[in-house]
Amino acid sequence: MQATIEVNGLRKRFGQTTALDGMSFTVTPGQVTGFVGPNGAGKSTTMRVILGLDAADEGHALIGGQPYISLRNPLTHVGALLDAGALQPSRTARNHLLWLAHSQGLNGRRVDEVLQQVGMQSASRRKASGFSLGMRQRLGIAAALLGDPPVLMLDEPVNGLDPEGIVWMRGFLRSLAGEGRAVLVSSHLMSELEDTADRLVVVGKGRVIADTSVADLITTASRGRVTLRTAARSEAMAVLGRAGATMAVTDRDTIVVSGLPSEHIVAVLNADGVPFSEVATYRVTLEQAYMDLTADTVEYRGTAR
Ligand SMILES: Nc1ncnc2c1ncn2[C@@H]1O[C@H](COP(=O)(O)OP(=O)(O)OP(=O)(O)O)[C@@H](O)[C@H]1O
Repeated sequence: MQATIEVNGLRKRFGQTTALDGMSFTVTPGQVTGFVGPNGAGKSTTMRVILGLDAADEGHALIGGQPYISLRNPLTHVGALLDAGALQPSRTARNHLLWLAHSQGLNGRRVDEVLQQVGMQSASRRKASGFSLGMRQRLGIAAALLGDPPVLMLDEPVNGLDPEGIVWMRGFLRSLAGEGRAVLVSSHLMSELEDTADRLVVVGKGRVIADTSVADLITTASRGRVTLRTAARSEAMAVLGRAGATMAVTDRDTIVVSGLPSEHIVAVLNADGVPFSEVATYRVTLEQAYMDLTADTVEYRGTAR
């Protein structure tokens, strides 16, 4: 089976609310694809449609070329973590996984392997009712891995993890992609995906607004700007302004220059004898790039008082 998810032209309304408005993207093997967008952008609905839990009004979603509903032994094709809270409180972690394995016709021997993979061996005989959200997330991921699927889909898996858990999760997702799996991970926080995702599918108002590699997104959002560090800020701004640049001051000795390439900036400053200590390519953070992209698509924005 191909390790892919294909989402094509999904539309879905809930009453007056348009949750999906032509959502289309592909998740390829061997990569972590971040699925990001503000609250209400349609990420969970898309995942639910992919898993056949919600029906789309239009469009289709395929896993390894097939709709979820036609997959035999679906857990061996796709593992998903949608709601880590969905646990029977009186069951131990191990029994939860055994129950799931047996109900899906999978070999119970996988249970101890996946518990070890997610670092939960020592808690395997504890009841789920006493688990923190972070432990529930780990258990949910163990469940997703039970069928050793080539495709994984995780909705906000970092939610509730402590800093050590977040670092673990990043490495874990990378290793799953390194094994050739297609990994789709949703988040409404770009910072969570900064060191994890290879590609980003950025969504807003039910559709894709960018589908790009992380590196390309940062380059595009940085818009060829240049950071100039100089103790002679006023003189530098005057000569660069005459040369056609536009500028923003970021701190006492730093200017972000738009409209002139760095070689030209250096030439202009040298020609007028303006001293400077650094001219460098300006790089936005992934968070800033994301804020730029989604500025018009936030469903609820707090109002400053
Ligand atoms: N069962 C439902 N009934 C009514 N409206 C729904 C339902 N599920 C989702 N919606 C609405 O559809 C839109 C998309 O919601 P969805 O949960 O898919 O977004 P999301 O990107 O996952 O958001 P979040 O980051 O908050 O989880 C929202 O406006 C939401 O209120």
